[in-house]
Amino acid sequence: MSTPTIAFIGGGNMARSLIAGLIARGTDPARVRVADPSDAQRSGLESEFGIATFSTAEAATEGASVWMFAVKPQVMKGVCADLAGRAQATRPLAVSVAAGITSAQLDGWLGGGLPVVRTMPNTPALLGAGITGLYANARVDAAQREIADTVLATAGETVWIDDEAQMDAVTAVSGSGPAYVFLLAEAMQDAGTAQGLPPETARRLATQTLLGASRMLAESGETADVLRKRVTSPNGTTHAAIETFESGGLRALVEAAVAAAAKRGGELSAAND
Ligand SMILES: NC(=O)C1=CN([C@@H]2O[C@H](COP(=O)(O)OP(=O)(O)OC[C@H]3O[C@@H](n4cnc5c(N)ncnc54)[C@H](O)[C@@H]3O)[C@@H](O)[C@H]2O)C=CC1
Ligand SMILES: O=C(O)[C@@H]1CCC=N1
Repeated sequence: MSTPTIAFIGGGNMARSLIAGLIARGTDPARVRVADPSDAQRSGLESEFGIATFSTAEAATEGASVWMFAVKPQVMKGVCADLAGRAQATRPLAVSVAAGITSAQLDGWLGGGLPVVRTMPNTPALLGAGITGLYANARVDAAQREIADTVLATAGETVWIDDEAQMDAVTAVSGSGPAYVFLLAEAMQDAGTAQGLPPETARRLATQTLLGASRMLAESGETADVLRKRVTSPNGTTHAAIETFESGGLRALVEAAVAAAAKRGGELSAAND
């Protein structure tokens, strides 16, 4: 792909992850521009990546054919209002990472008729180990789809979704998902400490166990239930723990948590319209 100039609107955590991936994979820093009102964010990005930063989205988007919206859902509408004139004049590819903001909302706020890719990355993007769900509206052509895929692929894997209604489910599983794993890590550490382990030992045991188990999930070619059953000796220790999880309703609790996250995605869309 010949690199287009990409303007990030918002230079926070998610933008930083994507910019780090782009620069690490050889994107010319001169092709990346960032808008952020925060002096601290701008100077950090400039010194870390050698990219140009601006205090306004109008300045950052000048000459950019790809606009990456990486601000909070609550500020998307206001940011777009400032950019609608240029959007209509220059017809950029608009890409958003904002949870709950639909492609039709973003397109409408920018004046309409634009190619829009709505995406949902996750924070392992910082390590290039993320996964991003992407949805393209009907105006996105094959070359633009490839551009969006290439940008998000710097953060890890990509998966395209045909039905935009499923983006809230993507958000609920993988966008928010790292937090569920971190919660499990906290609970395992605390439980190990409660069993008498020194806290640092409990932390190391839980962390490496999650890492090793995740690698087995990704690399063994086996399903999660097969791997789980291999650990579970008849009437052994794992059996005792799994029985406790199952009878305590873990599966129903995870289903309810994911449903709550997906519902919140829909609410963000309505609340910020
Ligand atoms: N943190 C996460 O795990 C994920 C976040 N997202 C989405 O990414 C988006 C950004 O989230 P984070 O990076 O976590 O937030 P953040 O708070 O770290 O970054 C947002 C940045 O936007 C800047 N900003 C505020 N108003 C602005 C304006 N008018 N113009 C330009 N920049 C402005 C802020 O100064 C801040 O640096 C959100 O929409 C969120 O839904 C998506 C996937 C995962
Ligand atoms: O919690 C949130 O709303 C954002 C979207 C997915 C992860 N963080």
